[in-house]
Amino acid sequence: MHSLLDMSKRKEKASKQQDPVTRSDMLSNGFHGYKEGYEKLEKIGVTQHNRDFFNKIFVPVFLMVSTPNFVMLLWYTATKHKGSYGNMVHSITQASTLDSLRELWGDVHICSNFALSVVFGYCIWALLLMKCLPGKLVKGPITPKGNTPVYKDNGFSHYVVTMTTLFILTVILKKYNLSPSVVYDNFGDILGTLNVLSAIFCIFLYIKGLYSPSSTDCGSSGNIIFDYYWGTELYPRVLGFDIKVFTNCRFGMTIWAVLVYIYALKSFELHGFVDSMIVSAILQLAYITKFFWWEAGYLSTIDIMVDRAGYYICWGCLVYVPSLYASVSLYLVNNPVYLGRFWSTFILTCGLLSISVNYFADWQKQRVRSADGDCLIWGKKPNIIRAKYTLEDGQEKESILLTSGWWGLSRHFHYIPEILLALFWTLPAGFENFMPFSYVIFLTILLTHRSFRDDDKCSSKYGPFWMDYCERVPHRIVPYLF
Ligand SMILES: NC(=O)C1=CN([C@@H]2O[C@H](COP(=O)(O)OP(=O)(O)OC[C@H]3O[C@@H](n4cnc5c(N)ncnc54)[C@H](OP(=O)(O)O)[C@@H]3O)[C@@H](O)[C@H]2O)C=CC1
Ligand SMILES: CC(C)CCC[C@@H](C)[C@H]1CC[C@H]2C3=CC=C4C[C@@H](O)CC[C@]4(C)[C@H]3CC[C@]12C
Repeated sequence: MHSLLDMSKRKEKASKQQDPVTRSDMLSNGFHGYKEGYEKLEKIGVTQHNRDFFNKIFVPVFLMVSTPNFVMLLWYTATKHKGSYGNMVHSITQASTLDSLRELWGDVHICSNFALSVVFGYCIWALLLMKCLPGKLVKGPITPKGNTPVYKDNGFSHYVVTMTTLFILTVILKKYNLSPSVVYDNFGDILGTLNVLSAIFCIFLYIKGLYSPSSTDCGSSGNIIFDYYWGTELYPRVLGFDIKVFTNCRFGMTIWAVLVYIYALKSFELHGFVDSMIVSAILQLAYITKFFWWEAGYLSTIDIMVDRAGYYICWGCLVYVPSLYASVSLYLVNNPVYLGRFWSTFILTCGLLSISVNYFADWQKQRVRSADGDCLIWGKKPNIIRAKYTLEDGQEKESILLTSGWWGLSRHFHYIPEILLALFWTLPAGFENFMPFSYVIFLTILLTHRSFRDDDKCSSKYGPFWMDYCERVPHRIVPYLF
């Protein structure tokens, strides 16, 4: 209990001593742990300088070098090695590192006319919809600098219009013996192009944040590598378009859905009806539909409120989501599995149940806040904490922490159905290869890390009120265990 208090005091001190950017980096805490963690490190002789080097240079450089290659490897394994990492590694290790990289990137036509038309064509489409589709204006939560971003809530209609148009396009193209599955055939070129263009886009965001920021939630940490990786602005806007809403929702999440549809279409063209592909696609599309239905809720998560627009979140949503998140469907195109009626129904039911639990957990949190605690959670009056917090300019605010319902089981119970769901849409791929499990493994690591980041963020924000919540709900994710 004391350590949490010490930590909030330390961060308070930091806010007074350091420039605001350093402080918001501490709050953003992509790589900051609890005080005990620091103490352990100090005991084994790891100094602040070493930690900064590890967190602000080593990890970003490692991720920025490995992830572009990893997404290409994923595509290469699925399409050229029937989804077997073993075969892919065997083929790549036959040659020198340079030749392996050449083999990986060599066949890919970066910025081919087709790839450029697909990428820019889709961006123009999504931006037009973002501008033209009607939607209520919703306020995001207040930022540490006291800004309240306003968003147009038209994500769900964007998603419905896009998917419906894709379906109509499929029917029209069929008349001319064409198919949107041409995207699958050229996906290597598209992914290579996205990889390069997104990295350039992040340079633009880095410079924009430094010289022409859209709000006061911006600044530099003094380290160019970390700034490029983490971003220099919390919510940049260009020509009135919110960049993170575009990259995370209108690009990443939508392209994921589009690809799941296209891979299912390709599988149908190659093998006819394959139940595993359909079960996996239904679960992924149901999840993405749920995401867009709840998009306004997403705007209050750490992705939007804490993570700046840099390589991590923007490149991640532009490239990593379309490749890794849709990878089970990509795998199934060349590896059809026949589940039969029993397993199809079983997996579908479990998957849909997981989506509902995850959705209702997010919903309970929002509901209790919008009703100011005056609502029923699981049929009872909710247990809540009225938590006070202070903005950087000293203004006092209050928020509600729900301590019953799903939020009374553990502090991030909703991550369990999120992971289970990913497992349910992976199981149809069977156990022949490890590759389709890449996403669910990544997700488990991401969410475990995120539960630490979020606890850290909330203890900084709410101090003793968060400690009270931790005492009432002691477990982080798995009740009674973790
Ligand atoms: N597939 C993927 O890659 C990922 C999916 N997700 C999913 O996205 C959704 C959002 O997850 P995530 O962004 O992690 O955010 P959470 O839903 O865990 O919300 C975290 C925020 O909610 C507020 N909060 C925390 N505890 C409580 C409580 N008891 N009562 C009320 N408010 C509380 C705090 O914000 P405040 O400052 O407002 O108090 C906290 O920062 C989930 O469904 C999750 O499963 C998340 C990450 C990755
Ligand atoms: C090393 C980097 C390339 C890693 C990039 C990670 C990001 C792409 C992902 C980090 C958090 C992810 C998300 C958070 C919450 C979400 C809500 C959920 O309902 C749908 C998925 C998502 C938008 C998800 C998307 C990928 C991340 C931004």
